[in-house]
Parts: sequence; C-alpha cells; structure tokens
Amino acid sequence: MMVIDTDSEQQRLAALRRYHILDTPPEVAFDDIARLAAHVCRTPMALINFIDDDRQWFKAALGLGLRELPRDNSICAHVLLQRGLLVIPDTLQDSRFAGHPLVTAAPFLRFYAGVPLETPDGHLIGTLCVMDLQPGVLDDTQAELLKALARQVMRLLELWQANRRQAEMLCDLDQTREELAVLAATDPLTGLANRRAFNEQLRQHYALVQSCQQPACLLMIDIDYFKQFNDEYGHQIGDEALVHFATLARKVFRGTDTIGRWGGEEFLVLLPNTATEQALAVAERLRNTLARTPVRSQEHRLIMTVSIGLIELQPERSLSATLKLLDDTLYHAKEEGRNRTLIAG
Ligand SMILES: Nc1nc2c(ncn2[C@@H]2O[C@H](COP(=O)(O)OP(=O)(O)OP(=O)(O)O)[C@@H](O)[C@H]2O)c(=O)[nH]1
Repeated sequence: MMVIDTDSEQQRLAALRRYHILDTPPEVAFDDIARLAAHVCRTPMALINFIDDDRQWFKAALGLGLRELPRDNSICAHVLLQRGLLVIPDTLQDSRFAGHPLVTAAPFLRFYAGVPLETPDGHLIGTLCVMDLQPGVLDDTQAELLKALARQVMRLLELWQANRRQAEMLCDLDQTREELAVLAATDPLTGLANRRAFNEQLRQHYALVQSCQQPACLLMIDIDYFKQFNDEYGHQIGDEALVHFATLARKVFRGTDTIGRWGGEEFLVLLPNTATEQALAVAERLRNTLARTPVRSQEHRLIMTVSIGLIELQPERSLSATLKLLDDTLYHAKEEGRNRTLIAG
C-alpha cells in the first residue's frame, strides 16, 4: 500500500497544475523525447506521464494507444515514492507488480524503467518511462541518458511556462493600452468624449462630409447661468448637474451621434446623416427633457436650461470657420434670452 503525505501531495499537485500541461494536445517536441528514450533503452514503448489527483495522464505515449490510466496501482507512482530511478527487470518476478492489470492483461508488460520529472523546487510531477513486453535490463549509460532526457522534459515545460507567462503579460499589456486609450479619450467627470477625442471624430467626419456629401449637423450646447448655479448650490451640486446633463444627453441622442465635453459647461454633439430640421427636432427634445427632469439633490429639485447653436456641416466651409460660426450662433442664443436653439445662418 502506498502512503501519501497529504500536505506535500497537495503542494505537488499545485506544482503540476502551474504548468497547465494536463489535457493539452500531443506535441512533436515531447513525442521526440519519448522516441529518443525508447531508442536509447531499446524498448518499443516510452511514456511522458504526469501523475494527477486520480489518474496518470500521458503527454507522449509511444507504443501504447492510451492517453490516461487510473492512478490506482500506477507503476509510475512508485517512481515518485522512491524519488529516483525504478527498474523492474521482470514484472512477473516482482510481487508488487505481478498482478498489475497491464501485466496480467494486454499489453502484458514485462519490463519497466522510469525516472521522475522533478520541478526546480523539488516536486515530482510525473515520470519518463520505458517499457517492454519482454524482461530487460538498463545499463548505467542508458540509466544516465534516461535521466538526462527527463531533465530535457522539464526544460521544455519550463520554456512552455515562460512562453505562456509572456503571452499573458502581452495580453495584459494590450488590455492596459486599450484602457489607457479609453481614459485618454474620456472626460473623467461625465464619461463623454473629451475635447481632444471629439475634435478627432469631428475631423474624420468632416473629411467624410467633404467626400460623400452626406448631411451632418453640429450642436453647441451651453448650460445657462451655470456660474450662478455653482455659486448658489455649491461646486459639488454643479458637478452632479453636469453628470445629469450627460446622462440625459446619452438618452436623447442616437448611439451613432458623438457627444463631447468641449469645456466647462459647454458640450458639442455631432449628428451624422442628419439634416438641419431633424437636428433641430433633437435639440428641442433635449431642452424639453431637461425641463421635465430636474437635478435631484437631497434638498433641491433643480431645473437646468441650455442654449444651443446648430449648424449643418458644409463641404466648402472649413471646420474652423464652422466652429466660429457655431460659437457666434450660441452667443446670439444667449443674447436673445437663453433656453433656446438658434440655427446658424
Ligand atoms: N461644478 C462645476 N462647474 C464648472 C465646471 N467647469 C466649469 N464650471 C463653471 O461653469 C461656470 C460657467 O460660467 P459662465 O461661463 O460665466 O457661464 P454661465 O454662468 O453659464 O452663464 P451663461 O453661459 O451666460 O448662461 C463657471 O462658474 C465655471 O466655474 C465643472 O467641471 N464643475
């Protein structure tokens, strides 16, 4: 009967799992080592096998048409127990193995030699073994070469693990890069596109308007009397009002529209494939939604109004001229009494 120390067995299994080798497909590099082991030891069979919780699983299985066997009465588990080379010249002459299912039934094993696969921190996670259907022996050179090949299996595993870690790090790096790109393009308070990102989108879309002659509109939206709002209720409620605006704007505009925070309490919205009348309808819907949806704080329910300038992009008008005209239009909307939408003209 094999006695297993549960603590070190758990550590051994953890060491094995760290390689993520179990249940991976066969690979030429491992098959080659098994072939070399069989050649050196002059046997028809060789295994690279890992001793899992309740099974032995073969990464390479030369001459044996199996991928795994139950761990119960595994011959290889004996190699781990004695922590070194195990040679069984004739299984039928060895009381420990004479009744083994692989000895008493197909493939009727007679000869076995195995060495442990040892991790750099001393855990034995499997074996490299050779087997024959006739009794046999292993000379010193063969034994040394079998041990050398077992070390090569471990080098391969270490390399495999290093590659996997590198791939994981590259994946993490890609993810971080994506997150940073999103952060760099986002206004931290409202989560809308920041001025730089909006400008980029606007430039790209303007090029499209010039080449495809598709209609597109731009809205410049400024919250009315926001300084007063801040002064009266505090900067914190002012911030909440900006977030409130952004939340409503996301609901009112289409997913294909781009909303950007242009500065303080000023926002720009790009509406692709939208003519002036449709853009005016959306701008008015935004003003109505704001009028119906107060900013809620513990003590107040505050209604915000906005002034909006609207302009249709024209291929023959430069972007800077468009933005200047839009800014002037917004200024007029403020001058005329605020809480309104004015069309540039
Ligand atoms: N709470 C808060 N306030 C901001 C933020 N950015 C800008 N502001 C404030 O927004 C106010 C804008 O004031 P003004 O440019 O005078 O405009 P206004 O009071 O809205 O007046 P009109 O635009 O003419 O209706 C200033 O008091 C800024 O401090 C912000 O991120 N949070």
